[in-house]
Amino acid sequence: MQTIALIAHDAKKDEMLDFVNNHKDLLKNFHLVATRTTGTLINKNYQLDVETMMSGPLGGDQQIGAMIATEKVDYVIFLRDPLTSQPHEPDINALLRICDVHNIPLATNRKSAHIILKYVSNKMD
Ligand SMILES: O=C(CO)COP(=O)(O)O
Repeated sequence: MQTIALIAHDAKKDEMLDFVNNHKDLLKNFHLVATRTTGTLINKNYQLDVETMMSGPLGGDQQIGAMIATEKVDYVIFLRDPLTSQPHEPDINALLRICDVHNIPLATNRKSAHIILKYVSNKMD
């Protein structure tokens, strides 16, 4: 089973929940992993079994980065907030970088996330 990482900054959490709601039938077919707050919110709102890491500022981005480095993540959807500075900016940059190192498709906004899931669903037909 392939793995999708789902991560959202606070200003994007509602958008992530809405996105997951719109794609939950497809997402059910994947192992889902998320940073703590994002994953907890998804688990609370929908019948999805998201594995949660630490919260982003406490090292969750790095944990997901390590999963990418060890080829345990296939796609990353990271709805990041481009308008607010984050205390863990170096971790965020490292996560984005490691996706490029390992050629992992990465969506940082809702439209590109939608395109990734469209691609994934076509591959499953
Ligand atoms: O900060 C984050 C990503 O950089 C997200 O972490 P949370 O899902 O715990 O809010």
